[in-house]
Amino acid sequence: MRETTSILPLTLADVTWAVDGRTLLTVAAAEIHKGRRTVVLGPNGAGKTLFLKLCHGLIRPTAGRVAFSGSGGDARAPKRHAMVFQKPVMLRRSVQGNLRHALGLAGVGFFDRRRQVPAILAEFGLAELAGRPARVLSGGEQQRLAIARAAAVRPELLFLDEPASALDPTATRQIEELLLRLHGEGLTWVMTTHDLAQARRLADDVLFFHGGRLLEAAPAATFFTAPRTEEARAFLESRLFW
Ligand SMILES: Nc1ncnc2c1ncn2[C@@H]1O[C@H](COP(=O)(O)OP(=O)(O)OP(=O)(O)O)[C@@H](O)[C@H]1O
Repeated sequence: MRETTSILPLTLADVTWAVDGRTLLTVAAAEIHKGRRTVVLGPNGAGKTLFLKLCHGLIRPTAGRVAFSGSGGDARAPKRHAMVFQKPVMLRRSVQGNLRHALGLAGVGFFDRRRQVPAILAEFGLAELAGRPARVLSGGEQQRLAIARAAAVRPELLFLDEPASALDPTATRQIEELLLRLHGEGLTWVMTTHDLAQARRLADDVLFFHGGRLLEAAPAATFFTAPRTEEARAFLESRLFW
């Protein structure tokens, strides 16, 4: 059951993240809004994954503030957002075992788990794979399971790191349709991609990174038609590689 008080917007202000004195990420100001599909866009090495990790709390800012709104500011917040990694980590269990484990970690009891797992498998097109070891699934199937596992615990906000970067066009389309459906059901998500066409298909808002800096934060329509920076213009014209 979703809680009524939203953890959104998520606000970042004057954030930097540095390693050995070297600043690798700079975000002057950014907001993630409820109900918006936010696409974090930029070339390889731009800082997209670092941004997600900062938002999800996997790394702490060296300076500045990453803050969820309302009750999200308290210790319960981590349970209200989840992350799907670029290379999903599959437990050495069956597909349904992976799901059962995720639900168990979220505090779902034995009988509820037994009831929910088949429904979730069906919802994510995994029913026929239920008994198969998760580690032998194809890349697209593993991503679907990773998203199912994260979404099963009903987070308000889901971070996805390049969920389709290693997939063929059909599997990519399946993941995109899945994300659109989940958004339609009330899940707010933030995904990274370097795929411009995918960003155009999915984004309400764009956060554009280059060289470890957030250079633009704008509604997708504005970003794609009137980018403010030379780097964004170059990226949109495929002449910015890193
Ligand atoms: N723990 C770390 N220590 C040192 N450098 C790091 C660390 N994590 C990331 N970096 C560097 O920070 C930069 C940004 O990395 P990040 O993974 O965020 O890029 P990205 O935009 O997600 O790229 P890609 O599209 O290739 O996945 C890269 O140059 C990377 O090598």
